[in-house]
Amino acid sequence: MEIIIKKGSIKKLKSIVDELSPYKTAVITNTTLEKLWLDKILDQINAVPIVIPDGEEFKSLETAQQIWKKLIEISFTRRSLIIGLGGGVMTDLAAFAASTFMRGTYLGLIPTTLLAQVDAAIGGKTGVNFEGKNIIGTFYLPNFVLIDPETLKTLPEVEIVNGFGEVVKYGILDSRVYKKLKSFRKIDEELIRECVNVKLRIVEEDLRESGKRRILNLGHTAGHAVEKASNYRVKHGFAVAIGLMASALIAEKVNGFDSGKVEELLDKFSLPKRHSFEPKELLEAMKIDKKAWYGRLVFILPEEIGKVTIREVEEKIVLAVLEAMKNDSRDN
Ligand SMILES: NC(=O)c1ccc[n+]([C@@H]2O[C@H](COP(=O)([O-])OP(=O)(O)OC[C@H]3O[C@@H](n4cnc5c(N)ncnc54)[C@H](O)[C@@H]3O)[C@@H](O)[C@H]2O)c1
Ligand SMILES: O=C(O)C(=O)C[C@@H](O)[C@H](O)[C@H](O)COP(=O)(O)O
Ligand SMILES: [Zn+2]
Repeated sequence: MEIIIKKGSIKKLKSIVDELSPYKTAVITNTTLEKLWLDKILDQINAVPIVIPDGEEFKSLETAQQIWKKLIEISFTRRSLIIGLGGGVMTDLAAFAASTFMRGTYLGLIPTTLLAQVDAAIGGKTGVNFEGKNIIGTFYLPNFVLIDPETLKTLPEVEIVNGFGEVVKYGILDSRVYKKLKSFRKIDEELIRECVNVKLRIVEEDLRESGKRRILNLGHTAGHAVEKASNYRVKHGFAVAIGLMASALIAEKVNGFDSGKVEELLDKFSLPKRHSFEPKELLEAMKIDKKAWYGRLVFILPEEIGKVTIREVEEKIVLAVLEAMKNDSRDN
């Protein structure tokens, strides 16, 4: 798997594709990226665009089915290439389609949000939502990931902030990233590379999430519940931020962690720390989370910056924290 992180690298796509020499190429993207970045690809290579409406609600089995149908229509084979162009929704969906169609086609990802560049396009998790977040999915590594920070120039500010939800997660998992965030000035290749490297080191050890990889789910126990309860109106990175606050507060009760360290980073990057949902509803959503063990609640908890543990947490502790984090305003 080749990962390129370089300004302007989108212009080098042709040489990467030529090397792979696919029978056919399809670009899976959405209506927003179609207007902004698709031409940069079609100018270089011969490819069939498959354009999906924009939104997390289209990360679904129904959309995957439409993609599979289209691939049959254009006589796609296992030796053909799917390129996923867009944010995490497109990279998760394109990778899912590639991994399942004829048991696997070539796959290349061009992530265009901060969140997808530091996280979603890295590490081979693919998926669609079904009853809960990413309930149907596979592990499937792409042939290449092309990260061009230039693509972030068209990204709305709110999506940059959203991406920092996962960047702050890396800051809690890794003290080097934490230090970088404390003195943060601007997004550059180095910040993206640091985050990607943290993830790669973990995924290389445990691709299929049988152990260590579970720590990448820091903030996601409550985060996924918030996404589901909001019917996916709360963006993934914002939901993770709320989940990071929940983990930090639970950790404070369980192991004495200083939750102020997480709060400080969330504030610095204008990320949310509160939610507006019924704590009991969130609790129920958490019970079908992939980490839940026979309905019991499992959290990744920080012990200190750079060190986390995975543990079951009593329902009453989780409820107390979710109650304390409940917002009275309507901004969630
Ligand atoms: N597979 C993984 O390991 C992994 C990791 C983290 C998150 N995810 C998934 O990623 C998804 C969230 O990804 P996201 O935050 O990128 O959301 P997204 O894909 O919905 O993108 C956010 C918005 O930005 C737009 N956009 C994308 N690139 C743009 C650009 N360059 N210029 C202008 N607009 C642009 C999109 O069209 C969309 O409206 C969730 O479904 C989450 O579950 C997966
Ligand atoms: O790559 C991983 O492993 C992660 O957990 C990264 C998360 O940021 C990402 O949201 C992932 O999709 C969550 O996976 P899930 O299997 O818990 O849905
Ligand atoms: Zn995530």
